[in-house]
Amino acid sequence: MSFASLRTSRRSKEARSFVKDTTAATKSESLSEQKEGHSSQPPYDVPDGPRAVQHGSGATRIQPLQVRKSAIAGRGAFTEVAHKAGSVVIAVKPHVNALSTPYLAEFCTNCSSPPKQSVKLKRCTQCRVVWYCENKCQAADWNVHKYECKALQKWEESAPSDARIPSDALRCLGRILWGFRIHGLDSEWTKAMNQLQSHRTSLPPSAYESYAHLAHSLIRYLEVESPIELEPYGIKSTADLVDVISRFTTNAFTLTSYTLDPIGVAVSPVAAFINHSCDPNAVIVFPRISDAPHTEEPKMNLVAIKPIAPEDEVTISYIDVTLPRELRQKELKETYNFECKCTLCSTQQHEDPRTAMLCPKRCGGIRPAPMNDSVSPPCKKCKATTANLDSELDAFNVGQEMLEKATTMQNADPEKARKLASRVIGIMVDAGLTPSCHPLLAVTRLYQELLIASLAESMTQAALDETIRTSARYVAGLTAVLPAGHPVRGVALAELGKLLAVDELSSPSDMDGSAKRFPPSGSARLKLAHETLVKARDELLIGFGTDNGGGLVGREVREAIVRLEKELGAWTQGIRNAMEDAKGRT
Ligand SMILES: C[S@@+](CC[C@H](N)C(=O)[O-])C[C@H]1O[C@@H](n2cnc3c(N)ncnc32)[C@H](O)[C@@H]1O
Repeated sequence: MSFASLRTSRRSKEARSFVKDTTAATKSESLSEQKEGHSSQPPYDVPDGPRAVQHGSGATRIQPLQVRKSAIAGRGAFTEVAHKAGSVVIAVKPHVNALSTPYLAEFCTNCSSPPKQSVKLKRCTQCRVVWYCENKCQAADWNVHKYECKALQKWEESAPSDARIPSDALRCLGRILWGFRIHGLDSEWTKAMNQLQSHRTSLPPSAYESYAHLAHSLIRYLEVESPIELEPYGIKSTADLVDVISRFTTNAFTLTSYTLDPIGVAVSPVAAFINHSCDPNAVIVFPRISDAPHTEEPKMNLVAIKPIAPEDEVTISYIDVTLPRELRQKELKETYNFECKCTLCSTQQHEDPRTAMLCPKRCGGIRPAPMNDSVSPPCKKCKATTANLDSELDAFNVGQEMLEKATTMQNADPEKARKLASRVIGIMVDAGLTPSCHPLLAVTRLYQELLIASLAESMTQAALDETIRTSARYVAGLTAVLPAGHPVRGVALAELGKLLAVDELSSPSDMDGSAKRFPPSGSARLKLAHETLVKARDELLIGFGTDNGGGLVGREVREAIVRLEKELGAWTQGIRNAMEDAKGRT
């Protein structure tokens, strides 16, 4: 989501910032840095005994993760030392990464960064598919792209017009297999990839079709004509091929932009040992600290979002944990082949804000969502039960249906998707769903994205205010389901703060009783923007790493805070001057 085209600049006068930059002093001293693939020791061959993951030439200050048997499942990653919330546990460059097709022309294929201001990405003149931000990135990527380049050209010759470019999964798998050839089948790089978990022997029948499709496409992409041609890639049988695909699907991470937009896939054998929890103690982010050399990016950071004690297992979430238990379980089963037994999944559902509704009498209490057409739990405060069970159940069904419909049509017809989202939000709010309740939270997120995109094209005061209200509802929902410092919360707060800081189009009307309306106007709006951005920065410093200064998004927020403080100072001074003028006249 980009704010580049929103009018965030305001006239400002010189003033001192109250915000301390924590970045400069600490960054070089304490950021954990690892490079993968240059270790002199075999790192991954110990499923049973404790062993440190030692991956880096630059690992001097690293407190390595230990890989050992986990009580959660198989192997897991454990820290040897305590970590505070906001501490970067490890920072690694993935072995492979690939951009999703819509982002190929927007981000550099090597470092996954957007072009720096006023510099355009340069396209590979041979395949005309991948783009680079600078010659260094193109040179760094050439050892694998030289194979990929030919494969992409061949693929295009025979591909149907709507699939001229292979999917990100296929391009990532291609890069893994070329990596095996480049590094050698006995290399640390290849061994590390081959030690990742495969679900080949326990694949559910529902996965057969997608695996078969991926396997056929991969063989076509690699231009392989007989099984013997797969041997240089270490594939001697169909089972080996299924293993490669399963290792990829089980261990791939979403590659995200610095504001958490999903832009591709990445595989890191270090991060792949981290087990899942729906209530994790850490997150994976790509903070994109702007002064890091581009060839070091994309740098995957494992950041503690809660205190982690020595010997504790580090957990992350593989999925969107704002979803209710049933949907989380379904997704984990389908994609990762397991049933989650984390604390959140074992908690009683009626305590869960993801399924919470307001009291039917609006007494201020809440109640769990109806479970089916005969069970409707009472309000926890006044014990009232609903008289409109059918319409409440309809609101959930329509909400879910419309979420899927609006998601599908968001690119082809964003205006229609926006109207649909707005209508269904109204239905769910009227039925009493709380902002954190699914699917209201998910539709609110989509609606916010669509509104922001439309603001970039044409901005009216009404549209801006509607976007702010939607953003505030989204933040309220997230606050109920995610812990403080979760990067998704931090980014959502930053978006709200930036929206509040956009210049109002109509003149402020503080005098007309508008103090009660939301969003407020004039100086109250600026103060709220400031408060929100300060909160955002505190959360981003945790979610993207304190030593990273909250990542690029944290730094942008800090700059926005400085601008606002100047403006608030100017505003206060203006009022003071006006009062003194008035005093002078009397
Ligand atoms: C990325 S791997 C994690 C490392 C893995 N445990 C190993 O031994 O290599 C993902 C796989 O680990 C297992 N796993 C991860 N988290 C789990 C959990 N909370 N409950 C059960 N199995 C889990 C599942 O088999 C999943 O497909």
